[in-house]
Amino acid sequence: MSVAEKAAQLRALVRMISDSAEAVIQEWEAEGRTPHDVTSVPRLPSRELFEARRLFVGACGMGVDLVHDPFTRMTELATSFFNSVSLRIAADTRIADVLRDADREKGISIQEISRQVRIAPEDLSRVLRTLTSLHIFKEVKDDFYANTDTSRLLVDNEPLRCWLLSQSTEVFTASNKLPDILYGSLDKPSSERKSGFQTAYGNTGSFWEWIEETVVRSDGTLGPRPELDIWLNGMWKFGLEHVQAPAVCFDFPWEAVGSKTIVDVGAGVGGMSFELATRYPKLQFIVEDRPVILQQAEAFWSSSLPDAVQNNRVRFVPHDFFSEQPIKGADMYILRHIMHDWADDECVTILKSLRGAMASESLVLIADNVMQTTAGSPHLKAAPPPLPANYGLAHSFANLHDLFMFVMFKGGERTAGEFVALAARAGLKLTRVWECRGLTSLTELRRDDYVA
Ligand SMILES: C[S@@+](CC[C@H](N)C(=O)[O-])C[C@H]1O[C@@H](n2cnc3c(N)ncnc32)[C@H](O)[C@@H]1O
Repeated sequence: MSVAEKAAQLRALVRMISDSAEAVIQEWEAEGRTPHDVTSVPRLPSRELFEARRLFVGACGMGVDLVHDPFTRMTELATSFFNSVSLRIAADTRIADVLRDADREKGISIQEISRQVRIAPEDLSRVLRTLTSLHIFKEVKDDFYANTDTSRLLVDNEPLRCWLLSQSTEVFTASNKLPDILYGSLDKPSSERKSGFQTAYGNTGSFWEWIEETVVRSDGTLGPRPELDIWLNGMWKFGLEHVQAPAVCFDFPWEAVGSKTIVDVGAGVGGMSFELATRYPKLQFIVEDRPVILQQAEAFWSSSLPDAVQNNRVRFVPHDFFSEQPIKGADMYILRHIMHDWADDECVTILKSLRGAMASESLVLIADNVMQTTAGSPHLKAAPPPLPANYGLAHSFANLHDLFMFVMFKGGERTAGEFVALAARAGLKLTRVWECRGLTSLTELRRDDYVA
């Protein structure tokens, strides 16, 4: 790029940062006037805030690439695993809780933090200073630390703590095997390839089989792996609820679905149906999963939404989604966080079984991340120039989550184009992607002979 081109790009990015920052401030002020009711719905950004945030983050990321010394930037990236491991140590030793009552201006001394977390002060300050440069904790004066707004989120927040730990322990270890599982994979059929988790832990079964194993615990008793609690707490109480999927219940015209029947395939215990049932009282549900999960599902619904069970608004049908779909001609079949668990061939089998059951007007909604690339897709909104179509840095979590699914489960997230190809193999077609405010969107599929 010429100097003139670089200057034009930088000026455009700075304008974008300035405009989007003003939009963010307006949204903060609007939120201040109508504070969020934490008891009602999950905190979702307004459409305006969601868009302004991703413009701001994308423009900052691209600006850093443009302005920063490129050798330093690449070296920072190559060593950024230290950021991850520092955050893990902070979460593990509950440093945010130690700082809970610290005065914002005075902080707490490194000696006092060290005494509470049992790490030598000179070593601990290395970790803390790594995080303070990332605005997680603040060194208010030499060797005195306090929480920032970001680190304060960890105070007394066991689900968030577990979420961070799950990402930075087993997933971190598995990620280190990414080169091993990729190199040579061209010459191996996918059925013979191992996951990063299996390679790292010398395991042939799935991650979920491993984590549910009974082991001898540190106190000599037999019991579930201690990691199980961390995963259940982090994944179910924080990850799904806050990070991945709340928007899918809001960014689709569910009201218009009226009193139709939704078949939730591989629903889990509460699943998406439960969230929809509590918000849209006319919808009817058929909850499908493996028998062992359905027992838990029935117990959960009976205690959490007993009317729905008593009135048959929800029914429970044991079903293996690789076999023939027993509910024929339903209005809608939903698959939340199912497809990203499986490789293409298995996904095609799941979709074919739905295709066999669908009526001409039925639709399938896949609730999963829809990956956007820097080149863009006709199915997804593109960022304005000079940002890449996927908003660059603002898309980073989607890419990291794709790699997470890949190294842990041999699954992965898909682009809209990849969903088009999967659908075609199953006799379906992609009719629309409902872009939602968050990592998970809704991909709508219809029979390939459907005419609008
Ligand atoms: C990641 S969870 C998603 C659960 C739910 N859809 C949600 O969004 O909360 C995957 C679900 O697929 C179910 N599952 C796995 N294999 C299955 C199979 N062969 N047939 C039906 N369900 C299956 C699991 O029991 C689990 O509930």
